[in-house]
Amino acid sequence: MKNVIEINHLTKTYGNARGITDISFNVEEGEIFGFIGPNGAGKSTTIRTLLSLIYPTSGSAKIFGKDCIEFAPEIKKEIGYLPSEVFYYDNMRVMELLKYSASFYKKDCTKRIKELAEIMDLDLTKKIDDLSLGNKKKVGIVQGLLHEPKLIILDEPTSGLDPLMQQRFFELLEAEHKKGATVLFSSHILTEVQRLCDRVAIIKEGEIVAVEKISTLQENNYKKFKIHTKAALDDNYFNLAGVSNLVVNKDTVSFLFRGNLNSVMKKISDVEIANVWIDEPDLEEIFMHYYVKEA
Ligand SMILES: Nc1ncnc2c1ncn2[C@@H]1O[C@H](COP(=O)(O)OP(=O)(O)OP(=O)(O)O)[C@@H](O)[C@H]1O
Repeated sequence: MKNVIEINHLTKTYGNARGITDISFNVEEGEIFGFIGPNGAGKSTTIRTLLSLIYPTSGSAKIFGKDCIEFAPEIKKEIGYLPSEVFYYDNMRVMELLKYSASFYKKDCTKRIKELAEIMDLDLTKKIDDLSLGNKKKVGIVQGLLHEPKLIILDEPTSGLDPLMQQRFFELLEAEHKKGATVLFSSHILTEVQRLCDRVAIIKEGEIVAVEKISTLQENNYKKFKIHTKAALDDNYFNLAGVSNLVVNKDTVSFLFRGNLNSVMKKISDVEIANVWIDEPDLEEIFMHYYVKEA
């Protein structure tokens, strides 16, 4: 598989403040790739570096095999970008603004602008000034997709959209993906990542903590245990290798487990059990495990 994005040891500091530290991951051609992490983790910093809107302190990145800073103008013609916050000259009308954006590319995008506006239910004749936040976001979406880019980079694309529009937007992305586009998409909303993406990179405090297939995260790795014992247990009784999110409340213990199930089953069989539940965790619980700050 060809890599559309290759990020190599990218670091960005803002003065003394951390931005991102030694970030590396690849996005393959034709993937929908999720970039997930809590607020302030460094998603926007990574994306803005890829687009050469800011420069890295060290490390590098390639898009379509070319250095993203050296070849920025050339690369950008093939990228559709939706920033997390959109700002516009308020006096323009929507169509004027979109035509202006389209003039950057060497093709006529008028037909596509109209199609996209129809799908996203956007009135092209309105003044930007008169649009709600959600409608401004739609302008950003149309602006990002009007030139049918090979690579679509979206920073928190759904914030401000109502559920119906989020749904339309996801369908639109899936259609672009079917036509061959590669998508990198940042979010802190786990369910949308779960639904759309093939793989995810999880970022926490400026560092990548995992790059995994969604299917791997969901299927085989973790089991969720809840155990009700007849007598209260020592808090550390289930503190084994492979256990995370351990919560002990007198005679009730819950945790996530990844590893050889026999080791947990042996520990369980050594105490008097009142009840036991073993479930598949949802993605949120798996991600929470990555999110938890180290002491
Ligand atoms: N211009 C800046 N000057 C100083 N620090 C900054 C600047 N931009 C970002 N940071 C810091 O870099 C870190 C990463 O921020 P970034 O915006 O990339 O996170 P994010 O994952 O996109 O979060 P969010 O979802 O809140 O946008 C944060 O600690 C932030 O405070």
